[in-house]
Amino acid sequence: MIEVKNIRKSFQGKIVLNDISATFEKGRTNMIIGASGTGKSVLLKTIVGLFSPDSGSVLYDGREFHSSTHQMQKQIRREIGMLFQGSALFDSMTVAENVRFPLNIHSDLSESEKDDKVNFYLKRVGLENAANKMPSEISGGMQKRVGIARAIVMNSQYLFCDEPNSGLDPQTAWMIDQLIHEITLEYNLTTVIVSHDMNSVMEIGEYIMFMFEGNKVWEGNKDTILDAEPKALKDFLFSNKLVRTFKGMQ
Ligand SMILES: Nc1ncnc2c1ncn2[C@@H]1O[C@H](COP(=O)(O)OP(=O)(O)OP(=O)(O)O)[C@@H](O)[C@H]1O
Repeated sequence: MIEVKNIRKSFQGKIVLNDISATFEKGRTNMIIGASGTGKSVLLKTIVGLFSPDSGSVLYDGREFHSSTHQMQKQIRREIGMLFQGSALFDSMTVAENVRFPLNIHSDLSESEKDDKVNFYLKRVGLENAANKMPSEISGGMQKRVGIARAIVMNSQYLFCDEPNSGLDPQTAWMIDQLIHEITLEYNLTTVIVSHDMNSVMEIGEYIMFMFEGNKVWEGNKDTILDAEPKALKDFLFSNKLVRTFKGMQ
C-alpha cells in the first residue's frame, strides 16, 4: 500500500500539487486521471522520489520515503518497477537483455539465476519466443510487454505505469490493460497508473483519483465514475463520445 498525505508542490511560485492525499492499495489497479497539465506526472514523480514535495509525505507500506535514510530510499527504489510512456527500451539490447538490465544493476544473483528470472518473466508476458529480437523488430504492444517484464523482474512490490496505452491500437491497449491488471492480482502489487484513456479507466479502474488544476477533485472507481458530480470531471468524461453514448447522451 502507498499512502500519499497532504502533498504540496510548487514551481516558481505556481502551485502544481495542492494538498493531495490518496491511498493506493495492494492488489488493486489504482489510476490517476485528469486533463493535460493538471499535475499527474508531477504527482507520480513525487511519489517515486524524483521530486521532493514542499510538504507532505509518501509512505510505502508504512515507510516514509522523503524523510528516510539514503539506505532506506535505496531499498524502496529497488521495490519499485516503472513502465514508462513509449516503453523506453534500450535499442541496442535484445529483448532478454532489456529485461535482464535491472538484475545486472541491482542484484547479486548468479548468471544462471538471472537467466531463470528473465525466462520466467518473458514467458509470463508471452514473449518467450522473442528473447533474442531487438526492440525495433517487435510491435509496440510487444515492446510494452518487455517494459512490463523489465518493471517486475526485481520482484517489484510497486508498479508505476505512465500512460501505458499511448500509441497502441484499441485491441492491443485492452490486452496491455488486462496484463497489468492480471499481474497486479497475481503478484499482489500496488499498481498506480497515470492515464487519459477512458477505455482503461472503465476496464481496470478499481480506484480512480481525478485531478484538476493541481487538486484532487474526486475519488471512486469505474462503477461510480459515470455518476460523479464534480463539473470538471463531467466535462472530462463527457468529452468522450463513447462515454456519452454509454450514458445515453448525444
Ligand atoms: N520541472 C518542472 N518545472 C517547472 N514546472 C513544471 C515542471 N514539471 C511540470 N511542471 C508544471 O507542472 C504542471 C503540471 O504538469 P504535469 O506534467 O504534472 O501535468 P500532467 O497532468 O501530467 O499533464 P500530461 O497529461 O500532459 O502529461 C504544468 O503546469 C507543468 O508546466
